[in-house]
Amino acid sequence: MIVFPNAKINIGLNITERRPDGYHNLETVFYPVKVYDVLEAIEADELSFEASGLGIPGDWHTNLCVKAYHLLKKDFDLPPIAIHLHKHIPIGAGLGGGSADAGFFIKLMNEKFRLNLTTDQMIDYARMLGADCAFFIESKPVFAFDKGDEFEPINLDLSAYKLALVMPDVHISTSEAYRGVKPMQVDDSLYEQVKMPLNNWKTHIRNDFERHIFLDHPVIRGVKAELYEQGAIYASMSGSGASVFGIFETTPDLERLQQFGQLFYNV
Ligand SMILES: C[C@](O)(CO)[C@H](O)COP(=O)(O)OP(=O)(O)OC[C@H]1O[C@@H](n2ccc(N)nc2=O)[C@H](O)[C@@H]1O
Ligand SMILES: Nc1ncnc2c1ncn2[C@@H]1O[C@H](COP(=O)(O)OP(=O)(O)OP(=O)(O)O)[C@@H](O)[C@H]1O
Repeated sequence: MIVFPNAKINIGLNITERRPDGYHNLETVFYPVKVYDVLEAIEADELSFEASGLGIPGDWHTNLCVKAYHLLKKDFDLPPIAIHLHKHIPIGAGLGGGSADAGFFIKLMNEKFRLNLTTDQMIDYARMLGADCAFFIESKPVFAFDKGDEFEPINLDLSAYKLALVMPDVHISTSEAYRGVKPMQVDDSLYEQVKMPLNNWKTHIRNDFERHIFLDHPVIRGVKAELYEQGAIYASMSGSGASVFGIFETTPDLERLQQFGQLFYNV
């Protein structure tokens, strides 16, 4: 069976407090985008993992798909499988690529081996693998809070706009990004802010990682500035970076944007 895990962007990201478990409480809006990996699992004589496409750092035993397999195997009598992952979603991008693979892997296992898991049960398994993973079980626009793994559905449809996503040649580790952040409570919840007309987002909706990541990597600030220069209604770094997206009403200069990194357009 083959599935196509998609990436996400974060529209707004307020990091409100450090938790006793070392994680942070936050609020964000997750929005799915049309950038995909390809993930296949077939029954085999022994468990194996093979990857193609972009290089994935780390040993295959630490891959989130393999971790998800072992997690489910604790509770279900799963046969050995051969996993193949074709990696296309940039890594260290704030696009949740690894988390998407984990979430989609759980859905794949549920369907292939008829585990009869409900959506909520799959979300519970996913959040054991990483904060972002839970979103990918449904992969629909949501307001997320707590560790980023509790959700409130929202009505947000950006399909009338053009989305440009630029990945500069910088890769950011998520835990390192969190270490540089000073949590701060918010006066106005993102849940309300995101209901405002898009023209107001620029002055109200922020990503708390930007301040220190832009200081360490001015090139990322440059990408955001260029997206606004090209007429974006709203532009922001996604998650902990390094990718930056712009929402447009008219087509930006794509050739120029490509000079800033890998470009995904109309995603
Ligand atoms: C930056 C975001 O992508 C925004 O959506 C997520 O918050 C990151 O989620 P993720 O990559 O799934 O994160 P995990 O794999 O669970 O955790 C990686 C590291 O990020 C930090 N982390 C993550 C989520 C969170 N709410 N607080 C944190 O402090 C922790 O140091 C943790 O060790
Ligand atoms: N299937 C996978 N795909 C990519 N990375 C994986 C995967 N499984 C484990 N990893 C590990 O996760 C790390 C980063 O993953 P990912 O691409 O999700 O980060 P990111 O782009 O910062 O996303 P985010 O912070 O939004 O979750 C990689 O360095 C790699 O070691």
